[in-house]
Amino acid sequence: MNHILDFDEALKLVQRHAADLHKLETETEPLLHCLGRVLAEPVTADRDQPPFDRSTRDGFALRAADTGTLKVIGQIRAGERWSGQPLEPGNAIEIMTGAPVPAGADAVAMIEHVELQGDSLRLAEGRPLTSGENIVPRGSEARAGDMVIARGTAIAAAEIALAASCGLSGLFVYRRPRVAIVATGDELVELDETPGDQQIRNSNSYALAALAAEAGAEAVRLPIARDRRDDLEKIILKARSSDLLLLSGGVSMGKYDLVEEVLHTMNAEFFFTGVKMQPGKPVVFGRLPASGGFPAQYFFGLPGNPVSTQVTFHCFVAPMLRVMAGAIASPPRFAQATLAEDVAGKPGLTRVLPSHLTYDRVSPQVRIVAWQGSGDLAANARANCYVVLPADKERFAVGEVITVLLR
Ligand SMILES: Nc1nc2c(c(=O)[nH]1)N[C@H]1C(S)=C(S)[C@@H](COP(=O)(O)OP(=O)(O)OC[C@H]3O[C@@H](n4cnc5c(N)ncnc54)[C@H](O)[C@@H]3O)O[C@H]1N2
Ligand code: MOO
Repeated sequence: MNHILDFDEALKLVQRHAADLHKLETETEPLLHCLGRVLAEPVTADRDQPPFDRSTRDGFALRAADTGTLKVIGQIRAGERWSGQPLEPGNAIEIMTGAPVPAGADAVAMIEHVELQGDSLRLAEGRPLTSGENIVPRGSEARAGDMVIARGTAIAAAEIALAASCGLSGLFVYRRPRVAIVATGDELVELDETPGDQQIRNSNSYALAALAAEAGAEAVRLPIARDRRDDLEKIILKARSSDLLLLSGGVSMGKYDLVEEVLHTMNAEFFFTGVKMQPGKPVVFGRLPASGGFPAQYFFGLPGNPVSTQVTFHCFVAPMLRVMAGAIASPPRFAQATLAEDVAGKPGLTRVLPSHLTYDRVSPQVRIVAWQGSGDLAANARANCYVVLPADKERFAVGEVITVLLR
């Protein structure tokens, strides 16, 4: 039962399993409650967008071929429509941004580019207009009936805006996957308890609940499982009604690291029992078989060290959860930045280190945050991303372009 994968193999394997998942049930939610949810039915345009040839400037609708002096014969504001005859050569109509361009006109001259005296309009010389200038043609953004948002799209502000423009006050979304969270360890106490000197607060359940929410899931925090086979099994059974099981701790080499053993006695299948990465090496991924009326259930045994817990969540659990939530393939988000200092790699292990990215427009720089290892929650909170150092090199030099995992 020892199956250790390379970092990239493990990423791919999780995504392959995610691709085979059945979609969850759907529900309708009010538009603004859909932020972070995943669309279960495509959104289509209810009418042409724009619904008319739209002026993009305040100015004068006219014929692009006209030159010299034109006569202004009227005005159209946004929300109005020209009710007169189609525009004749030599004439112009004052028009506001967002108003429908009248028939006969094929360009809009910006107000700054003309001289107006009474109803006489002089076009600036040396500034010829082209047909279509400052006009967005009807239906050029979308035709009535066109799909504008695909099923499986995670809904953010851009999608809310587009759905609103199609007149939708609610959307069909997938239900959120339920994620059971089980922290394991005899040293752990809950937040409302006063820890003894040697005890540790159960922060991982909160970290995982927050990360699950960010990934579009609903967290069910179960009681701490103590480092005993019977207690672990009892709490794992309580988690069976959830869509995914997350355990933290108890996956390493210690005498009381019983998670794998207990899952094994429950006939679990293991897809990997470790990944060549640091932190996060002992991470476990598998599936419990259907039993007791419950369908098969995927699980992750995440290392208990709090930074390892979070790093492995970002790499493996979040992509799985986003797909469970209905999203099309949703791998971790990697980007590139320039290393601001030398960094040591660990040949044979992909390092995923808490780091700070400047998000500078021209040259984003990234620096590893000083830390005391994978228990250092304070360092992790000073970070805003993780640098990903490939497993094949001992040293990475300042100025090198390096991959970062966004969070
Ligand atoms: N001989 C070896 N020892 C260790 C190895 C190894 O390969 N050989 N691997 C190390 C690595 S890497 C990690 S990571 C840890 C992972 O161990 P476990 O997953 O078994 O986690 P625990 O031993 O239960 O706890 C580790 C650490 O994290 C703290 N912890 C655990 N749960 C929570 C929680 N819910 N909230 C906050 N903090 C938690 C726990 O107190 C420990 O300090 O093993 C290494 N050892
Ligand atoms: O996952 Mo462990 O953090 O490498 O200590």
